[in-house]
Amino acid sequence: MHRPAPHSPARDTPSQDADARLAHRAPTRRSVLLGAGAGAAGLALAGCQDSGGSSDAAAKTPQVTISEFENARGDWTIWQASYDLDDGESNPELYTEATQTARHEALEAKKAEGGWTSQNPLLVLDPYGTTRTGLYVHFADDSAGELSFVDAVADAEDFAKTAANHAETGFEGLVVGLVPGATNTLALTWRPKSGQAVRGSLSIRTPTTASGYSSTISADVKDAGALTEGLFAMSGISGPGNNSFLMDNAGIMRAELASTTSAQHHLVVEDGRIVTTTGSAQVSVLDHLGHAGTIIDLGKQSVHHDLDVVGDAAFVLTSVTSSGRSEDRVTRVDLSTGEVEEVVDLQKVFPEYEKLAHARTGDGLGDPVATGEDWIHINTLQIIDDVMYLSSRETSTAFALENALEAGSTPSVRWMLGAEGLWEGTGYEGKFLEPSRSMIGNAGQHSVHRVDDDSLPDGQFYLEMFNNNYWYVGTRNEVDWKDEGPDNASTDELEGASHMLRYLVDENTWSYTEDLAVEVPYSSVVSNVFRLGSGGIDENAVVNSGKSGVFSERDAEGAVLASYRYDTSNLGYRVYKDTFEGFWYAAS
Ligand SMILES: O=[N+]([O-])c1ccc(OS(=O)(=O)O)cc1
Repeated sequence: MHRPAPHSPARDTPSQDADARLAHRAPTRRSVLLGAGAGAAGLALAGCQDSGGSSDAAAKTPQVTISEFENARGDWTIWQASYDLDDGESNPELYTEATQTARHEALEAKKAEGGWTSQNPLLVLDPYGTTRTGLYVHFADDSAGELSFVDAVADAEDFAKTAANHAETGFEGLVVGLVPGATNTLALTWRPKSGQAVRGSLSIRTPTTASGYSSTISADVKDAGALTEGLFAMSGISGPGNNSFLMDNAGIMRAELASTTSAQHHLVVEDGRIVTTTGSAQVSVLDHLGHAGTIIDLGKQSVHHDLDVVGDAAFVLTSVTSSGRSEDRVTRVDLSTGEVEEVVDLQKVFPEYEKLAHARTGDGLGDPVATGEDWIHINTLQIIDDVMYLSSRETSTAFALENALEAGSTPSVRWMLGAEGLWEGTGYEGKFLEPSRSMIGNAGQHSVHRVDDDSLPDGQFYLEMFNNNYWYVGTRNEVDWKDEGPDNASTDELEGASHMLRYLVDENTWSYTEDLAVEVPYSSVVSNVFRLGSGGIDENAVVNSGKSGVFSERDAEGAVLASYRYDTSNLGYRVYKDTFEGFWYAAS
């Protein structure tokens, strides 16, 4: 998808604008506010199961101070939110109702001081502590209008965008573009529908990344014009902790999304919000300002790998450690009420297979939460038309489940696809779709997604995935599985070839054929293929080969448009991309 370059105010300097430019520095003010509990604007919800979170830190009401951010010069003051801590006290947990509410109320109080105009805007660096360098901008104006910005750092192309405006008149929004750990020259231009443009410029020395990760990855851009607009979201990079890194098309970080005790599994950007996991038993909803207004504790259900959002429910892949099994459940999280209910336990769907499995005795392939009997290892979840699609790495099999969306209903298998031989003697063999004779086959696959296409007849759709092409089963007796994988799959963790792989599934004939196979850098585990835009097969795709530490944006057929190499001590889990249009950036 090729979109025109966003409008750059730096190149647009009509002389009358200069008259309106005002070099203004607001006097230093401090506003201190106590965070309130329930009933404040931030809606935080506790799950109905026992909490695994630490209640001690949440018990004390955090105090948030908005004070002047010293490392900025220029036309306006930048403010920052910080905690008032006693000696020896550490920062409160970020993703709690108390912390987010305290931050929210501190910001609201600052806003309520008033007098914020286009010539004296309120600018607060990362008010909710979730984006690292997102700059909150608010001012009143009689007119609606557009706020465009250009961020310049040494040795990088200017980053020019129009910020999404969430106010009817004047402006409210988050300017996401400042590079962590760099001196940023930020030029802001307000163009009201009626009235003169107002410009201001600031030099901002931003904090370094919270994780210590570099704000630049190596980029080899072959065709910049063919790349989609937006930011890549790198999640689960081994080494620097659990935060996600939002990188532009040149490989430069524009925000660092905070997580806590586990990596963010799929950033679902939809309907004016980001829905993601922010801790090992936690799902949060962030708004366009970075405010985590909904934080839901999943109790004994610990999260892993993926989630999907349907209406106001998130469906999350989970494990219950006390069961002795892992990565075999799906939990439904009601984002409005906070209700948390397990909807699928695959042991109950496939008891005859689970009986054959044992805890892995050898290499756990690095997944830190796949403890106990990791007999099925689900790594992707997608729901379309009330059917739940799951990818099992351990069995190199994908499933479609029905009746899987409500607690209390009994999930049933619509079909299965993949390593049928592994399921020999379990009674589920009859559920397998028939493969066509010649194809690569999938082994240890990830990111299995159904992709619909209007040109296909009823009952047909594509199933697209990252085919790791690594054949390994650590939870069965070797004799049962050794020869059941695809002929060409690698059995080596370091050497092999992976694929961007697509099948055409025909539910009329209960069969499937290979539709696309593009060789990509090898990754024995993790990794993903993610279609951009509408998600159709005619769109660009992001392909992440996590063990190779490389991702790319590719055209519809899989040709590389740009590739990015990143540092990691072991692997990079997933890479997504979103335009963030209507959220952080205006629609182009
Ligand atoms: O090492 N890890 O962090 C890791 C390894 C495997 C893994 O599971 S997989 O299905 O994504 O390969 C998840 C995390």
